[in-house]
Amino acid sequence: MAKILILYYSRDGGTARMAQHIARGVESVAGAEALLRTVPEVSAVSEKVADSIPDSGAPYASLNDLENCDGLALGSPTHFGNMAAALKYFLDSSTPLWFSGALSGKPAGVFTSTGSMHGGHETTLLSMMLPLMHHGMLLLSLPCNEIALRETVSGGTPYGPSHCSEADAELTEHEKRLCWVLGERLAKAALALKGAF
Ligand SMILES: Cc1cc2nc3c(=O)[nH]c(=O)nc-3n(C[C@H](O)[C@H](O)[C@H](O)COP(=O)(O)O)c2cc1C
Repeated sequence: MAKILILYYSRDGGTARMAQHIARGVESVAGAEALLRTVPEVSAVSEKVADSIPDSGAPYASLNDLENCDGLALGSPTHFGNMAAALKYFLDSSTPLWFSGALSGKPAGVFTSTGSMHGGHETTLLSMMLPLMHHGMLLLSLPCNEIALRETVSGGTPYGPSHCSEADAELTEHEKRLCWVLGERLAKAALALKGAF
């Protein structure tokens, strides 16, 4: 069994919807299981901290979830061309796993929901790759022979799936397909790489 952790932050639901489609791709592969986890908002010391379990949606991630996964899909909205602070904050707590090498050799992919077409899909995806590379993870692309990647007129990049949420648009069929493809590729890679590193 390969466990694929789909770890994301979503303020308005776009990234969360992408996560669901990635999970479907993961679970299309025999022997693979998707685990959906999110992270709380970052609060200033003067604010009330988040409850340890969210009122609705995916549970909050722990470092154990990261340590025990066989593959990782990491997702964030684009915030000023970058990953959102809440996700960065969680990743900055992962130094124990950096030192132990717990994520080294595991496959990973990234995804983002972005307000506008030219508002930073690729830069956000690249920003999420950086900490994963420091962890020694093996980054997966989307293949250019995938028709949805060639035909999309909204989100979707070789660096990972993206969604253009302009005017509250729903995910297009191409965007959904590319999320699914990332999930499927992660599951297959995790099964093939298990125990190899
Ligand atoms: C603080 C903040 C910064 C944002 N920065 C950008 C940006 O740089 N480019 C862009 O196109 N959209 C930007 N947006 C819009 C979000 O990327 C967009 O609404 C996205 O779909 C939200 O994802 P979510 O529904 O998962 O929260 C920003 C939104 C917020 C709240």
